[in-house]
Amino acid sequence: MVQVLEFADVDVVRGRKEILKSLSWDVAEGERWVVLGPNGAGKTTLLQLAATRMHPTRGTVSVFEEQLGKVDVFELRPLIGLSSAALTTHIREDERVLNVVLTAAYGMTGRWREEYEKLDERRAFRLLHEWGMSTMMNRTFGSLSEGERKRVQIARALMTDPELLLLDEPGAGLDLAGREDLVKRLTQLAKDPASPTLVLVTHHLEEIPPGFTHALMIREGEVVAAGPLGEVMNEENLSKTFDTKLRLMQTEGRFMAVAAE
Ligand SMILES: Nc1ncnc2c1ncn2[C@@H]1O[C@H](COP(=O)(O)OP(=O)(O)OP(=O)(O)O)[C@@H](O)[C@H]1O
Repeated sequence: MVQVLEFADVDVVRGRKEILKSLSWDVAEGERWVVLGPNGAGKTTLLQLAATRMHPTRGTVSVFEEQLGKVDVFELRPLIGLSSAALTTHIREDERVLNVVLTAAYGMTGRWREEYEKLDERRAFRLLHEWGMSTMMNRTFGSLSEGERKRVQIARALMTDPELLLLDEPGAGLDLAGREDLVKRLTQLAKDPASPTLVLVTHHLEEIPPGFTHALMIREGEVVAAGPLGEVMNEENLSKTFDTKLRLMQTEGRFMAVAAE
C-alpha cells in the first residue's frame, strides 16, 4: 500500500513562532482523515505542507513517498486536489462556473488541444453534475452563494482526478441546510472506494461525514491524538484539544460536543 503522507518530526517556524512542533503523522492510501483543532492550532499549515506548497523548517515530509526538498513538487501537484478559502481569492468573480472547474486541467494537460478540450469539458460537466451545480454552470462565480461556491471549489479540486484531496474547512460560512448538504455529499465521496485519499480540516465535530476513518487532533502545533476515529474520538482527547471540558455525543454516525457541566 502506498504511503500518501509521512510527516516525521516536523517543525515549522516563522520568526519566533513555532507553528508545528515535532509533528509526526502518517496517512495511507484510501484513508479518510479529519484534522481537528482550535483556531491557530496549525491545521492550515499542515495542509500547506501536504499540498507541497510549503517546506518544513526541520524534519521531513514525504508525499507519495517522495521527500519534499528532494523532488520536483510540480510533478506531485497534479496528484493533489486542494480546496481552501485562500485559493478562492484567486478565482475571478466574473469567471464562468464551468471555466472555474475546467481551468484546473490546464496545469495537467499543458497544451490546450481540442481532444483534451472535449475530454476535459466532459469531466467538468460530470463533476458539476455530481456536486449539484450543472444548472448553474453558465453563471459567474461571483453570483453564487457561499454553499454553491464551496461545491464548485471541490469540483475544481477533483478536476485533475487527484489521488489525494485536501479540504480546508469546506463547511465554513455555510448555513445549517448548506452544511448538511455538504456533509451528505462528502459522505458519498468518503464511502466510494474509487475516491482519492481524503483529508478534511474542520473545527466542528458536526462536519465530520460518516465514512471518515481516522482523526488527527492538534493543539498549539502538537499532536494530541491520531489514529482510527473509533479509538481517538473521545471526551478526553477532545477536551485536551480544545482546552475545554467537553461532553461528546454520537448519533447515526455523526458527532457533536457541548461543554460539560
Ligand atoms: N508566516 C507566519 N508568521 C508568523 N506566524 C504565523 C505565520 N503563519 C501562520 N502563523 C501563526 O501560526 C498559527 C497557526 O496558523 P494556522 O493558520 O496553520 O492555524 P489553523 O489551525 O489553520 O487556524 P484557524 O483554524 O484559525 O484557521 C497561528 O497562530 C498563526 O497566526
